[in-house]
Amino acid sequence: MATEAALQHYHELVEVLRARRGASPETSYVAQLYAKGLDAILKKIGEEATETVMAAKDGVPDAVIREVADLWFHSLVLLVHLDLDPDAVWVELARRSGVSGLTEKAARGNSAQRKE
Ligand SMILES: N=c1c2ncn([C@@H]3O[C@H](COP(=O)(O)OP(=O)(O)OP(=O)(O)O)[C@@H](O)[C@H]3O)c2ncn1[C@@H]1O[C@H](COP(=O)(O)O)[C@@H](O)[C@H]1O
Repeated sequence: MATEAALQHYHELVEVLRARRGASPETSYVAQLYAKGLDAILKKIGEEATETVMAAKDGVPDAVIREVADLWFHSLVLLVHLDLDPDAVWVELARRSGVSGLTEKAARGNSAQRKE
């Protein structure tokens, strides 16, 4: 797997998504989404999530990869639209590294109880 090439593409894509904030909706799909606004971006994410579920249920590996790529792409569009740094997602995942989801969930329950 060309991990370095993929990482470089990721950084370039984020730069393109940022640059598209000043682009014309007539020439750019991403600029069109920004112009339509938050609800349109969220609708696309909902659609891509549903298409991911359907592809997985159909059991077609290539289709699952394509749909997850669409889902990740539109999630990046959302983050840039909200002026959030997509790298923060990697930081958040790294922060969770080595912490079992079960442990984290149990801690969440405790903090919810403390709030009550
Ligand atoms: N990676 C992507 C990418 N992945 C998916 N898509 C688009 O996301 C849409 C996915 O929607 P669907 O699968 O639902 O297809 P659709 O039914 O045709 O879409 P809608 O009519 O519902 O909008 C399609 O229009 C895809 O072309 C992408 N569009 C752009 N990029 C990247 O973003 C860059 C900037 O794109 P532009 O702003 O269009 O130049 C490009 O150079 C690419 O690197």
